[in-house]
Amino acid sequence: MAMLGKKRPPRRQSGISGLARVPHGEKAPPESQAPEAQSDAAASTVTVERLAHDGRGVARSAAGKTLFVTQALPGERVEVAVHRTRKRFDEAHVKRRANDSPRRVTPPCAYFGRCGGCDLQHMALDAQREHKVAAVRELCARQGLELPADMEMLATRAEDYRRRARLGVNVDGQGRVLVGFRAAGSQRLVDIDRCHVLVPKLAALLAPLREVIQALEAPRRVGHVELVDTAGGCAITVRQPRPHANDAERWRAFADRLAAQGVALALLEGRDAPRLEWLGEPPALAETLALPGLAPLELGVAPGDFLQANAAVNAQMVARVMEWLAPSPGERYLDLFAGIGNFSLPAAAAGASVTAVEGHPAMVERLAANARRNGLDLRATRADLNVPGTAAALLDETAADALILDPPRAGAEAICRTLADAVSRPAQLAYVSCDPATLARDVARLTAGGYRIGQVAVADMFVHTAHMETLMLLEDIRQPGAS
Ligand SMILES: C[S@@+](CC[C@H](N)C(=O)[O-])C[C@H]1O[C@@H](n2cnc3c(N)ncnc32)[C@H](O)[C@@H]1O
Repeated sequence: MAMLGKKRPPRRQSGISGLARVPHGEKAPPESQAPEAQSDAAASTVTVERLAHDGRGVARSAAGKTLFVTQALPGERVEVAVHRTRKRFDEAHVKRRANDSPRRVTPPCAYFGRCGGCDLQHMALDAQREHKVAAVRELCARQGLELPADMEMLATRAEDYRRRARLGVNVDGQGRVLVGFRAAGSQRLVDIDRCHVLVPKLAALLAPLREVIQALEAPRRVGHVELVDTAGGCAITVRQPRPHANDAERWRAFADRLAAQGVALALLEGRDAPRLEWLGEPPALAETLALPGLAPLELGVAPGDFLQANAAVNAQMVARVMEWLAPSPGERYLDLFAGIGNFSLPAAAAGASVTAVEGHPAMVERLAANARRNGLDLRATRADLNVPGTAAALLDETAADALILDPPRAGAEAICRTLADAVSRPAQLAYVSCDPATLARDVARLTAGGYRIGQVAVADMFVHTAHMETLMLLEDIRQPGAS
């Protein structure tokens, strides 16, 4: 019998939305009191039946209540302790495991189980990927959507892939500085000096960062730290709402040390309108996007800009969207939630006439600069796409033949409602989503409004976590020429 750690794991929230039996968007009922005093399942033995969308095992207590069990796999018989009770389900962790699933592996990272950065490292890689495809399929099925039997998985390496990260910084009761990610579902910071998924250049910065913050006169003034590594350069941004004058020299000395390793350092200071100051030469942060049939594109990026976390999987994802849509000269494209031009630039490079819409003013400027940098002519415009009527006006104004939609986790419900009801609308739509539950909701609306699902792929952008990207091609069956 495998004995596991006695410590109760931190409480977790559903990372990926859509717990097995909680409809997406519904708030779970409030937690009851002390874990020890709760539930029939406070210490019981159960068999894990399946995985929830967030990767936790799902079992049933003796009284028939659903249990979500952290780090438990289907087929495993586990003694569990409940650490959170809800009205319709309990959340539990494993005290003892009677047997191991054949899909269980030794987690590659020593911090697994404590650090909230990764939650699937106990699953074999193929099992993680099968689970992601199954989660997309199941969430779509709940909305009445049937997906193709074979769904492509876009994936590359399983380690050293993450090129950006936001690290928390904390000082504990003994004055020790902690630098790392939050524990799952908790504000507690887990101090790390290695990371299995960060690109090596960023992982190597963890220990020196902690050292320099530990040496500050006012380490508590450091809010968080952002790391980004691109083909053009690597940078650390330190958020300090209220900097301490006596620490300025220490940061400068650290910036000099980093410069020798090709890493730039910036301080982001001030409360309401934070000011970014590079301590030394500003880096030439830029990613290169190499896609089949196109000359490599260079996209400048700045700290704080949205940048897809995994460069290799992003290239596959953009390539697949371009292959599906096949932009060509004379076609009009609308790219909504365009960021710094990840999809707009390739579509423009293929000859399409592109209108790119993004809400963040600095990113709109960067997108326009990126178009100029690559000798491309496109229209970059700022709009808040959550404002009712905005999408309808853009659709009218551009008369787009194709639409690219890549919203944040909340999805694009209002935009899809507009598309479903529109008389004149794009014949093709590529929806790229980081939340399969909101994707399923939105696509159900589109299919009810006369679009059909043409292609689906899942991208393992965040290996070892329950997160994923899903790509769908939708085609308007009302348009002439649609079969
Ligand atoms: C998932 S990112 C995708 C960015 C880009 N398509 C890419 O692949 O890099 C979503 C983008 O939507 C932007 N965004 C979020 N909410 C928005 C809103 N209400 N209106 C317009 N843009 C918004 C964010 O700034 C971000 O750049």
